Amino acid sequence: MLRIAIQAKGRLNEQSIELLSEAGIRVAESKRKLISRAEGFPLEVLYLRDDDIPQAVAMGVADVGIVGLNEVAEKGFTVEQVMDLGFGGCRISLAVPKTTTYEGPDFFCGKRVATSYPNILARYFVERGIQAEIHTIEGSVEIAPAVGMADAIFDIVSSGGTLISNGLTEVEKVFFSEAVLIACPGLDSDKRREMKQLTFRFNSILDSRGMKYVLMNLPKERLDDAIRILPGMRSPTVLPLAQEGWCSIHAVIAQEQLWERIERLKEIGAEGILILALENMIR
Ligand SMILES: Nc1ncnc2c1ncn2[C@@H]1O[C@H](COP(=O)(O)OP(=O)(O)OP(=O)(O)O)[C@@H](O)[C@H]1O
Ligand SMILES: O=P(O)(O)OC[C@H]1O[C@H](OP(=O)(O)OP(=O)(O)O)[C@H](O)[C@@H]1O
Ligand SMILES: [Mg+2]
Repeated sequence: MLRIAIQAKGRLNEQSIELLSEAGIRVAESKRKLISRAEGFPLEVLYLRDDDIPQAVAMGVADVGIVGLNEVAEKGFTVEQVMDLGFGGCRISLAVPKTTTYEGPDFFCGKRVATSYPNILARYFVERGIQAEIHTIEGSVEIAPAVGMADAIFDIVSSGGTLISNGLTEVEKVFFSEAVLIACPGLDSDKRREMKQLTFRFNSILDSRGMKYVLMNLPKERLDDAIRILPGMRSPTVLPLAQEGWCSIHAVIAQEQLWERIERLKEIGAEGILILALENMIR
């Protein structure tokens, strides 16, 4: 049985559970019981602090884990990075008080920078030959300049709202992160097979995100025009209608192309257009 580590509570917890659920795997949401058996897949779930997930997976305490790439890079344990999971997107950036004049990374020479990501920051400074004082704090990093603890900060940014609320300006975007699936490098062949089953399900869910299933009726004589407009995994599906001279077309269209394609299809005579959500897509 495969063992997966997910965040016990916090930003990645809900979406990790949701991804497993979309993959047909039901896991307990209980925050008190820190290990539980999933239903729908031979899987045991460990609920951990996100900081501890890279080490748990590197040691083989868990076979796989869902965690932010930022924690993987910060902790530096050797794990296999299996796939991006399409949620928890954020960046780690350097920010300075908005009244500060900033003309480039040399600004940080000799400055004090507060962060919860000292290793990623140290690597960035070493690559640029910058000598700065890194102060590690666990949370509420954005408060550090205002209370005189630091000249700048290096922390997670998503909307940028926290920086603005604390009078800070983002000056360097250093590291881009999202939730990833990681694995223990030494998985045996049985566990590797189970992990492949899991990633197959995850991939089919991610592939279907932002895709719509579209059905419409069309005069048969316009079929060639419709095929030019519609993409398809191979080509659109065409079915005859009971009414002579008409057919039904089915295709999968990416959300961002949807309305432009629909307009062109209407122009060539498409009617009775149905747009359905797509749950899974297996290429
Ligand atoms: N504002 C944000 N937007 C998007 N993703 C974020 C944001 N903040 C954090 N993340 C991602 O979610 C992960 C978990 O964030 P969270 O704030 O829950 O961490 P934490 O407080 O360290 O939790 P834990 O108690 O598990 O140690 C981060 O490591 C990062 O990958
Ligand atoms: O750019 P924004 O959208 O404002 O997000 C950035 C904030 O989100 C995270 O904190 P979180 O809210 O998870 O609280 P925490 O500091 O307790 O981890 C992160 O540490 C930033 O402070
Ligand atoms: Mg943490």
